[in-house]
Amino acid sequence: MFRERARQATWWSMARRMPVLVGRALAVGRRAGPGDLAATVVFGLGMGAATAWALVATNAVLEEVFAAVPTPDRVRAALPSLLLLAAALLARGACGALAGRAQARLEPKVVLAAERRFNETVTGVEAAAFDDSAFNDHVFRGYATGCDQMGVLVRTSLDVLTGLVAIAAAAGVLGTLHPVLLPLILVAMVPQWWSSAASARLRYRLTLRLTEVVRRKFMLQQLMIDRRTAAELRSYTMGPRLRAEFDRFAERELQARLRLATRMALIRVAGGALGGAATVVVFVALGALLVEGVVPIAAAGAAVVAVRVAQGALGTVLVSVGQVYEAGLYVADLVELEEKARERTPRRDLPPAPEGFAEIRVEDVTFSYPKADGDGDGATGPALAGVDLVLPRGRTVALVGENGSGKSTLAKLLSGLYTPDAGRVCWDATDLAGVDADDLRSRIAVIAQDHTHWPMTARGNVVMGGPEDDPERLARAAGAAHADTVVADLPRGWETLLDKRFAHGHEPSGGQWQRLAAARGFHRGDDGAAVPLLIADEPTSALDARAEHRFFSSLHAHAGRTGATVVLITHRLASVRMADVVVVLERGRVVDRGSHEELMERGGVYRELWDLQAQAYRERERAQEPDPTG
Ligand SMILES: Nc1ncnc2c1ncn2[C@@H]1O[C@H](COP(=O)(O)OP(=O)(O)OP(=O)(O)O)[C@@H](O)[C@H]1O
Repeated sequence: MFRERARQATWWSMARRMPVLVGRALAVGRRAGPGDLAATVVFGLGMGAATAWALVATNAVLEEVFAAVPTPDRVRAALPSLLLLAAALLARGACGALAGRAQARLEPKVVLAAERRFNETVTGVEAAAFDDSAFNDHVFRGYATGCDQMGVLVRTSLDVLTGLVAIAAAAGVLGTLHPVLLPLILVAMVPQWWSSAASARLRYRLTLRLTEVVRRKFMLQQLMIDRRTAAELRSYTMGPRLRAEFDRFAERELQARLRLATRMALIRVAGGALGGAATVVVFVALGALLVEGVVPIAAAGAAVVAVRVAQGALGTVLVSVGQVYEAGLYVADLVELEEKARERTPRRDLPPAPEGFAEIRVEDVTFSYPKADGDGDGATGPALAGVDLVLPRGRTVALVGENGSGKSTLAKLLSGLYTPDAGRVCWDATDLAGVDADDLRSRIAVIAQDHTHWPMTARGNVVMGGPEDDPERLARAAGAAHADTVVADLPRGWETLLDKRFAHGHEPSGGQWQRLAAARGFHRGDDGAAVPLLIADEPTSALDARAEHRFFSSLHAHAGRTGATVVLITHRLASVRMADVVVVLERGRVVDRGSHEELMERGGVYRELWDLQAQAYRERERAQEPDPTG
């Protein structure tokens, strides 16, 4: 769609879209800084009026001077007009400075407003949108250029408006001197129009083509500078590889930009030559009118000044029109992103989620992740296919299965992050696809497998999903997750900043982070009536054996104390034993379910996995037993 729009970037489309773009810029400017916008327009008009006044005064001076052979008396007679001219130029300068100040104040306000709107847009969309590479590209373009270009659009639109006022003033004065002088302005305009439109089009097309390349470069550089990747990057001596990869993309970008520079220079040369020819045409025409006696000498003199003024203003207008058009394309892209994001933002007019449930029903659910660009049809099967499940209230349900069997995907559907392609996830009779997504998620606590290390204090990391000033709740959550001992060892306790990139920042170990993430989940789910579902996805992968055992006991106790349903995903089958229901997944399908004892009795995948783990433990134990003969 962007390519289509870039192809359509013709002079005619530029002119046609100009009123819409300027209108949009004025609307944005009015919202972001009404006072500054008004000041820019008023002082811009003042500049136009002062320009007209200066031209009239110039004509008056020339009339006095050329009335007869110049004498000291004639020069003296021209003095009042000269003073008027000086005053007009002063007024013009003052208006220009004030308009410039207002414009300079307006632009950052507009950019900030655009950034706020962008943030609101991207944080509102469903999580699944970020699995779509085209959407990621679009978001990146908005982030890297869209918001800044909104500021450019407003600034350059105002440049167009003030330039047009100056041209109108010059044209008005020319028209009063003699109507035949008016078309001269148009002659001077055509070459500049062509060159600025052609350059804008080339630049925009290039930006569209380079989006993916620039994004890759950006991501590679992030990997080079990020603290989290610093150690592994060095352990695996990844530096040269990342740099080579970066160079590959950078070279493509550089070559494209060099080709652009050459083509832009050619356009500029052609535009300059045509502009020079147009100026010659203007002066020849003026000379002919003078010889024919169509215009008097003083008017011809004033016309020369007026044409220069108009040309100068036209230069500004045309460059600005090109910039408005170019910025308009980016802003249109940003507006399109907003529309796409809106389509992917959960509806806000849906009824709230049910307060609780007696059981969660997963009915014949199928789900596939969006395919990456370039993936052929059917490259992989669905992540979940025809899943049926019942999760009773107040019970612990364990999801087990080998890597890639669909456990985390099912957890994301249960937590309201993704919606099924087919089938339903219901709280009793209510289909969750029909309820307010934010409200639903506020009733679910999640301990995520790939939890975020938020650059906040320890307290901030735990209380972010619940009330901030409830010390008892915080203590309960920290106790359940055994994060209290982690916090006790932190230099500033709960107030320790957990990010080494900042002064006084501290870095917990992997297992300590996991306990804090678990505390976040327990804190959110502290009131089982308000939050009747807790989902823990691989919550103990970084915990030592003792911590792991204590943690599973806490999870079980959580279901008992709060009456919430606990969904646990884990590969540690010894801990699954205490779950009320165990669900076994294989290749996106539920292949078995029941209590640990039932599943062991039946044999199958679960029994196989259990025996493997038990055997590994037995072998380890045997290796550690003292030799009775020795
Ligand atoms: N964001 C994603 N985009 C595309 N495919 C995905 C995504 N996340 C998971 N998948 C695919 O979906 C399938 C199920 O993955 P899922 O993460 O649910 O498995 P899992 O059982 O939780 O595995 P593990 O035990 O390794 O955590 C896999 O084939 C995986 O490649």
